[in-house]
Amino acid sequence: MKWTEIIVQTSNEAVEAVTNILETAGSKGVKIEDAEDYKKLRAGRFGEILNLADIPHIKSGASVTGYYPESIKVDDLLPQIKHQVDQLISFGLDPAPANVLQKPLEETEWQTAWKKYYHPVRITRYLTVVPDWETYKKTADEEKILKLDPGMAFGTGTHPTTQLCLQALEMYLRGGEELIDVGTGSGVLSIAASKMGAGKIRAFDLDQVAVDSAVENLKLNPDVKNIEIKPNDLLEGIQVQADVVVANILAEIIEPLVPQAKKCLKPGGLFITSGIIKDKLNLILDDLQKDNFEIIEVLQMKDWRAIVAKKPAEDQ
Ligand SMILES: C[S@@+](CC[C@H](N)C(=O)[O-])C[C@H]1O[C@@H](n2cnc3c(N)ncnc32)[C@H](O)[C@@H]1O
Repeated sequence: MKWTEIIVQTSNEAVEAVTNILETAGSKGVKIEDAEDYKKLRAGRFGEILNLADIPHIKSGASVTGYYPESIKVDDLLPQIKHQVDQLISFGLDPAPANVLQKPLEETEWQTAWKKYYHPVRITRYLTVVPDWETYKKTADEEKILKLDPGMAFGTGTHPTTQLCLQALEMYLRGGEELIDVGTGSGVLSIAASKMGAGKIRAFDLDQVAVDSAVENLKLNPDVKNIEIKPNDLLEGIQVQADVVVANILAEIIEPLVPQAKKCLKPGGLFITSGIIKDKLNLILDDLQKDNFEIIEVLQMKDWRAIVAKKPAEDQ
């Protein structure tokens, strides 16, 4: 498959917002290069001297690159992205120089380039995500190992939005719960929930690439036998009720999901939702409260927020 890069040349202060614009436009991944990060390198965390001239790098401002599959018409997206980037000025962010460029990319390069940066990560006290191509020795008996090769699907386990969901699952699962994972991507949340003792798990994703990746990741974790993975648009047409619904999707997609999640939760069930950039937190809190959810807590990591909300025990 052919992929296209959309590159936005911008300022340091606009990096998060531009990333959000590219992701909302359907990017399957984002690369950020920020001149400020290279300046920090010069200091050397352990006092070592780094010669910046040896490292190819951006000298000023920042550049954010989004990756789009051929199913997305990049030519139609460019004017919209350019407009949104220019508009950042009205939110008090200077996006200059605000150049928006496009470039073709061979999939093979994209498929493997990130692998060298992906290593085992101890996400919580009990959970470590290990790339399939790495060997890893447990450091504690209670540590659970989740083997993963996300391929082209989102979900290495390391993104703040995923980590927040994993932390919430570890805090709230007690064992035996029926769980629904909306937007499963690589399947990371479902597999982790199973290892934490959840009962029957149903995982859905709109993207067939994600469904295939999640199925492959199940095979890497043969101890996990209670997950059913299917393509589905959010919870459209899903008639079952679960104890927990977990969804790590952008705020714009969580909005229509809130009433569906309520329908698919048992009375007293938990809705764990992440993927919310901090500026959108109040929007989702309002939606949840309008649907009579009780807000249990808000978790945060960097600019991202996750919400744990409860369907009242008296609601059917
Ligand atoms: C941010 S990724 C989360 C992946 C994984 N659950 C994690 O936490 O790392 C969001 C996923 O939601 C899926 N998605 C987006 N819109 C969807 C929809 N309307 N219905 C189902 N899945 C959707 C995307 O394909 C993607 O795999």
